[in-house]
Amino acid sequence: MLSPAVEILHLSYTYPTGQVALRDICLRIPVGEHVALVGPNGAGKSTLLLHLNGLLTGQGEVRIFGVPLSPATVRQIRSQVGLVFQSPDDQLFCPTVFEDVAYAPIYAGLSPAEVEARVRAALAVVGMSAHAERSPFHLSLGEQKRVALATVLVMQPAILALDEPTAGLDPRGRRELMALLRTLPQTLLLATHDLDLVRLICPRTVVLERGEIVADGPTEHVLSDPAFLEAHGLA
Ligand SMILES: Nc1ncnc2c1ncn2[C@@H]1O[C@H](COP(=O)(O)OP(=O)(O)OP(=O)(O)O)[C@@H](O)[C@H]1O
Repeated sequence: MLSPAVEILHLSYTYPTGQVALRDICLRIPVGEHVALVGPNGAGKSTLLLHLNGLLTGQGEVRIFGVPLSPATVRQIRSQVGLVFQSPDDQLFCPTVFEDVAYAPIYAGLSPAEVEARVRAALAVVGMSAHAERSPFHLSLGEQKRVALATVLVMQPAILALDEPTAGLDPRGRRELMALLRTLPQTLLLATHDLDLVRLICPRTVVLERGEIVADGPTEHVLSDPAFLEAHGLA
């Protein structure tokens, strides 16, 4: 049987401050599925995403394509799971867009020709080809978010974990990014407060609250009950 892209088994995490962020999370995401992770502020969405490629390590197990995440496998798993942070400032730091997108493939030791080809392809996917020589810090937030996505797509990850991809965008930027995300073929776990985005691209929705999964099912069901949405801070 094909291993799921992501399997999380009884994962719990407490920050060093003592703040409990995840409690006994179990989640299975088959290959190719687009899953939304929703819930009120502080529910644990970002914390959960940070566990997918070992940036945080809690109690329990995370398996990527059946391989348990461990110090021995974390490097391989980071090449399979592309994590895009909420703030592009956490992802962009080079003088030009091209250099930011080229950073990971250069670091991975790819040939200059391969780096060039991959960067051009990733910038084309996110519609930023014309901006390769610009400073990322002179771009709009929407453009920065596209470049941040390109810095991850360039490594051709099979799984994408996106934290609040549409937060802070104006209506046009949001619409354009939604259209782009809709075309991505990867397995997708999307943490967001944007329920229109969820309805558009995620057939399945997981609701987190205070570190626990309180609902997991077809988006049309999970998001259809106004009383449930209100009770969980989603309305
Ligand atoms: N670095 C940290 N140190 C201590 N506690 C933290 C840290 N980061 C997050 N937390 C706490 O862990 C819990 C989960 O936070 P997390 O950022 O994962 O929630 P979230 O669902 O992503 O929230 P939001 O919708 O506001 O982005 C919260 O109680 C938060 O205050």
